[in-house]
Amino acid sequence: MAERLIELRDIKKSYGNVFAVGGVNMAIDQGEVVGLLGDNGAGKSTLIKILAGAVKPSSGEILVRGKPVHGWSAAKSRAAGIETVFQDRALAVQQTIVRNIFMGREITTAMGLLNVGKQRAEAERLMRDIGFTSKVFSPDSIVGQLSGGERQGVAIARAIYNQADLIVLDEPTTALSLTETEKVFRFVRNVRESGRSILFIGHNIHHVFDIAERFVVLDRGRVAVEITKPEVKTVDRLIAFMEHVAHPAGANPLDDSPATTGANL
Ligand SMILES: Nc1ncnc2c1ncn2[C@@H]1O[C@H](COP(=O)(O)OP(=O)(O)OP(=O)(O)O)[C@@H](O)[C@H]1O
Repeated sequence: MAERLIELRDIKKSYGNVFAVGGVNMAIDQGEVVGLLGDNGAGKSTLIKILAGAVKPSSGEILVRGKPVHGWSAAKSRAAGIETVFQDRALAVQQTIVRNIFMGREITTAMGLLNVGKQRAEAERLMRDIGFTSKVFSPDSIVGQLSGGERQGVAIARAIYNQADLIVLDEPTTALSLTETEKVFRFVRNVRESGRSILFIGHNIHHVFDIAERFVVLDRGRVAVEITKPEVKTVDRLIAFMEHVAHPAGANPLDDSPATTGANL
């Protein structure tokens, strides 16, 4: 059985009287792609900021490989192997791919000088491993000249260089064309093949359904359902469920699925 990488237990985050996250339990195993879905304001951003250690939960427990971690922080999140690619990707677009991958963690020689050759070779390897190759660009290409999907690839390569076991992708395909989305999907599949995990956040249910094997649907800060793709069966059933969450009326479309928690329904 795959190792349990990260587990959130009853995680809550309140801002004044508002619970952005109101008691979330979820886990991510090694080598799986989990889709995180939910309407605007469902709590997705808050949850991934908590995972990244950028926001402190008001209460709850975070376990890394089965062990509770106290005083969760950005440093502990990194040490746990969690790397988040936020929507702005934090790339320096005027700089080369190499500079972006190694920014702040450059490979140096014994003399403390930048090891340009080694960085270049390592960048090439990282790019090849995630399926990010082209005759048109090299590690020395300027990031600003890359397409949206390719920029996502640079951010993913950087996350892998930073020794990520779990890469959190915040809406990586928003505003991307079909071709660009396919590139991102290729990177995600290769990352998964390498045994790493992905938490894929998206508004486009079709994209999330295509790439993830398991889905966690948030609703008003709680998990409305946690379900595998074989249990959901079709994207239409997932969409129907999301509509049901937003406007509960009639039967829950996933009622015949064993994993339905119905927490909010
Ligand atoms: N810093 C904050 N101060 C006050 N309320 C906040 C803060 N951050 C989030 N919230 C509230 O918490 C709830 C969840 O917000 P969050 O941004 O996590 O949702 P989301 O699912 O990421 O939404 P979206 O898809 O629109 O980004 C919302 O009601 C939001 O207004």
